[in-house]
Amino acid sequence: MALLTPEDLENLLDKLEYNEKVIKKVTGFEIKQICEETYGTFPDSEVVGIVPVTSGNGIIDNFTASLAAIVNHFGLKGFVTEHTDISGYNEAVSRRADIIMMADDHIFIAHNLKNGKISTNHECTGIIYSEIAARYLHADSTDILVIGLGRVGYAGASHLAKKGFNVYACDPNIEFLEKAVKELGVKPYERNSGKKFSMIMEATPCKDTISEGMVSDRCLVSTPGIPCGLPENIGKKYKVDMVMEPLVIGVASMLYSVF
Ligand SMILES: NC(=O)C1=CN([C@@H]2O[C@H](COP(=O)(O)OP(=O)(O)OC[C@H]3O[C@@H](n4cnc5c(N)ncnc54)[C@H](O)[C@@H]3O)[C@@H](O)[C@H]2O)C=CC1
Ligand SMILES: N[C@@H](CCCCNC(=O)[C@H]1CCC=N1)C(=O)O
Ligand SMILES: [Mg+2]
Repeated sequence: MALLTPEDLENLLDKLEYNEKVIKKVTGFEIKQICEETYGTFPDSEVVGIVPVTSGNGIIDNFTASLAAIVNHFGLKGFVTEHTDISGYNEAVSRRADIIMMADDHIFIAHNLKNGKISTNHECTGIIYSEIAARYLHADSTDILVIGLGRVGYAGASHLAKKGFNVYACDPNIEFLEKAVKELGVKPYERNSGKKFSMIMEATPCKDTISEGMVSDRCLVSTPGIPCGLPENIGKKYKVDMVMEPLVIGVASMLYSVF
């Protein structure tokens, strides 16, 4: 399980500001608009209770503080409970939280106690990053490549397939690839096929997963993957725009998915 590190969380809102500019440039939309249109929802001054969880690898420095900053950035009232785990959950409810956010090493959820909606970070991250890729203003077709079909990538491929995009995918895990072919109708991408893409969604925990043969001369790489899948030289050699951010965009997607 690829866990965030405290350094991933440094300068979070600076990274967000930079990526919001890129998103506006390459899609014409603000991230809030994309979230509103993707889920058909909008914020209504919900109170968000954020509960630190000590299980497994334990507390990640600045993780819950980052969530509070993100919630406030999107105009909601967020608080981190003083207590952790079950005591923290109890505290959040008694402090009238509408939405609870908390994460162990496996699942990071947002649960709206008022309407019962619940969402996970993996699914919401896959949806929002594939939606950003799909809105590329310079796309040369509806062909889109998804690299990595794990918890995030599969959700992204599923979202794109439902929207009618021509989804190609690659993953060394044959089972995941076969599942995506069978259930989503994606086409396996052969690396040496010579097929190039103007939209790529990368969701792997590996670096340099994007090779020269994949990118059209104008291309948007939309990647939640940590570390970065796009090699520096390729990003420079071709006009590649990239949206890559470690937490905030995925969390915004979680919030909108439960409003
Ligand atoms: N930026 C954000 O907001 C978030 C980022 N993440 C990051 O996204 C990445 C993916 O997360 P998960 O889907 O949970 O991981 P996962 O482990 O469930 O799936 C990763 C998939 O990538 C595949 N893969 C590995 N190397 C590959 C390659 N060279 N080409 C194609 N596929 C390859 C693996 O076989 C696996 O199926 C991780 O780095 C995680 O830290 C996860 C959640 C939020
Ligand atoms: N239990 C810890 C939080 C653990 C979060 C682990 N999950 C990740 O790192 C996921 C979330 C987005 C990307 N990876 C705490 O409460 O401080
Ligand atoms: Mg993100």
